[in-house]
Amino acid sequence: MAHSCQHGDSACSGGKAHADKDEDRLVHEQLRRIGHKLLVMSGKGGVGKSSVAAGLAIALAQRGFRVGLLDVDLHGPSIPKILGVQGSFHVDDQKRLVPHALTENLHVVSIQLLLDNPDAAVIWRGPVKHGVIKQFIAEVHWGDLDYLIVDCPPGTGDEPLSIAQTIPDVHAVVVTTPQEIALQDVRKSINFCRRAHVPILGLVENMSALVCPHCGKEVPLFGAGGGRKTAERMHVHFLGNLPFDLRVVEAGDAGTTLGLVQSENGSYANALNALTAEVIQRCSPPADFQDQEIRREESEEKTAMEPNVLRIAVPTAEGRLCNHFGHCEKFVLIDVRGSEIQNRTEVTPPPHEPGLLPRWLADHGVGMVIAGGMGRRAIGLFEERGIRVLTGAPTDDPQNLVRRYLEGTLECGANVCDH
Ligand SMILES: Nc1ncnc2c1ncn2[C@@H]1O[C@H](COP(=O)(O)OP(=O)(O)OP(=O)(O)O)[C@@H](O)[C@H]1O
Repeated sequence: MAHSCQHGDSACSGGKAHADKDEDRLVHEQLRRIGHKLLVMSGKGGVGKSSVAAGLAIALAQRGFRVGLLDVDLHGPSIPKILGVQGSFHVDDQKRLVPHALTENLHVVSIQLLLDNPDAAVIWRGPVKHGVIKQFIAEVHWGDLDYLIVDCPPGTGDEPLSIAQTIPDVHAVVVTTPQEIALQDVRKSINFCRRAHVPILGLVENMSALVCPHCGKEVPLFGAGGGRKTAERMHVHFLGNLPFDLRVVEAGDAGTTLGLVQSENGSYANALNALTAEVIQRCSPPADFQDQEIRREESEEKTAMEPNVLRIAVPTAEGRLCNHFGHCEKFVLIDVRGSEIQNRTEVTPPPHEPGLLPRWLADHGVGMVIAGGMGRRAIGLFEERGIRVLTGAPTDDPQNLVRRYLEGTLECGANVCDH
């Protein structure tokens, strides 16, 4: 997947900068062709994150969606094992990797398939990992996808951060088990998403209860209801739970998860179907990415946004970005689909009142704010609603700012107001 500078070789002094720009452009072009991007993460290892990512990908593909499954668990990739995928990749005429086609509409990429020796340990530092993850987006022939599911290693390290930075509109699916120790770590994942401005699609509780194969009675192996309670407490949507099923272990070990999900109609498959339906519903329209309580409160007032359209709000005074977010004259609302600006409107905010603007902008269907300065409390209120905030943007015409943001050339300084 080596990438070369189109402007020349090492003699080109700007070679690295050109190559970086080319790669950013490629990432951008690829991402425009992908509808929904989901980052499957967990606070703790072994809670079944990869199994959930694989199960979800299969179930979505089974419903006719075009799905990409990207395994960026660089140190412990398990997707190929779970799915029984072997061999190496082909390269197309544009030197892009062709993902492994597990089914006609489910395509898989994992670092494991690039290693000459499957038992080799990957020893990379953060910047190298970041580069590889970007290449997995830029230099893989993903084509048009409805969903890209990214399986990350457990925790809040380099990989989820790189995904958050590389895929601006990614949403997180956080997986946990009901044990207190897993729930403690999942709270860290939720806080990570809030800090990294990754909206959370919802929480999945895996291995909820063992369904006894003899009497059908549910045995709560790791406690009961902890995932739902944590979701409620952290104001995150609860997507559903999956039971503990020994066939998941067997299928994972044998590489037959595809067959298990496609053919079974027991309690695991039923729960996975319900989870998939919930994910689909939450992914469309995007304005639905709101915390449960807030959604309940505001459901009647909200502006319904078209699927795949992101509405970006910029506070302005005299037609340019205004550094005083809470005291701006107007908000310019710019609707973006992929990398195209589609519409621009202006709205006058209500008189300043602490905490009012995040809710008011949410009512207007806003999914992102580009601001100069903003207080920490307001940032927190936006994040609670799954609205991404970019601060430290320069004073400029709002449309220019959005265009530069879409091109990846918007440079932001410090938040000029962080009280
Ligand atoms: N619902 C389930 N019922 C029974 N076993 C499960 C279930 N989900 C996952 N498992 C099993 O638990 C083990 C860990 O699952 P998996 O590899 O998906 O977890 P992970 O969170 O991705 O782990 P890692 O820490 O390696 O990233 C596997 O043996 C898998 O088959």
